Amino acid sequence: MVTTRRASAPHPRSTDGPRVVLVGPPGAGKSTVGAALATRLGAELHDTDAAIEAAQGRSISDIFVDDGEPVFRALERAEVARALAEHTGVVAVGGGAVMDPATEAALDGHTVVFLDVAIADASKRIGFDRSRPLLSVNPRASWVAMMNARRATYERVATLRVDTAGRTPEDVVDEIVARLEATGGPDA
Ligand SMILES: Nc1ncnc2c1ncn2[C@@H]1O[C@H](COP(=O)(O)OP(=O)(O)O)[C@@H](O)[C@H]1O
Ligand SMILES: O=C(O)C1=C[C@@H](OP(=O)(O)O)[C@@H](O)[C@H](O)C1
Ligand SMILES: [Mg+2]
Repeated sequence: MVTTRRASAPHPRSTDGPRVVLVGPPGAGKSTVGAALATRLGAELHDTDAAIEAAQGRSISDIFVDDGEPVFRALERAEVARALAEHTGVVAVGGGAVMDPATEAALDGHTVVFLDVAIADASKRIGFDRSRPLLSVNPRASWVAMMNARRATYERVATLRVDTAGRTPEDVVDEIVARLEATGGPDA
């Protein structure tokens, strides 16, 4: 039995926060499902990794190489906080963002969907190229260790968990929309 927290009720649908936040490990489909979900909701996707890359003018991978992970995490913390405060559509965050205590606290009260996936599907999807620096060495074992360390946090911050294994992004969007509507969301 997976325990996910409830969104504060009534969820503060507002003009100053996202309708849905997507969390989960690399390869869960946050960026891809996020784009399809935003289209379905008539909203915009804000992908925090893409925003960091645009603001920095360099790739996530280059930020890790040039400055190291702590600098990336500080940029990520600030970018997620900004997105939660300012963005009104769908927000997809990087897989490690929720491990920051300030970010976990900032997610409280938001509608947060944990896109779940196991290594079999994740490895097929992302192919473990160099775009994800934390997975550049021994990628499958690193992904499994990362997921083991993070799963409890994903479950704790989420108001909804959706299993994406063997399902297309559109199928995943269908389930998210149906389940959020059943629980009075997504802040419609
Ligand atoms: N449900 C899915 N089924 C098959 N492929 C998927 C699915 N979701 C995402 N993908 C593919 O997997 C890759 C990683 O997806 P992405 O959205 O970048 O994941 P994340 O942002 O969670 O790391 C992309 O090539 C994407 O097209
Ligand atoms: O899991 C992680 O720590 C990371 C996941 C990546 O995003 P995706 O989850 O979108 O791949 C990106 O933020 C960075 O490479 C670190
Ligand atoms: Mg992504």
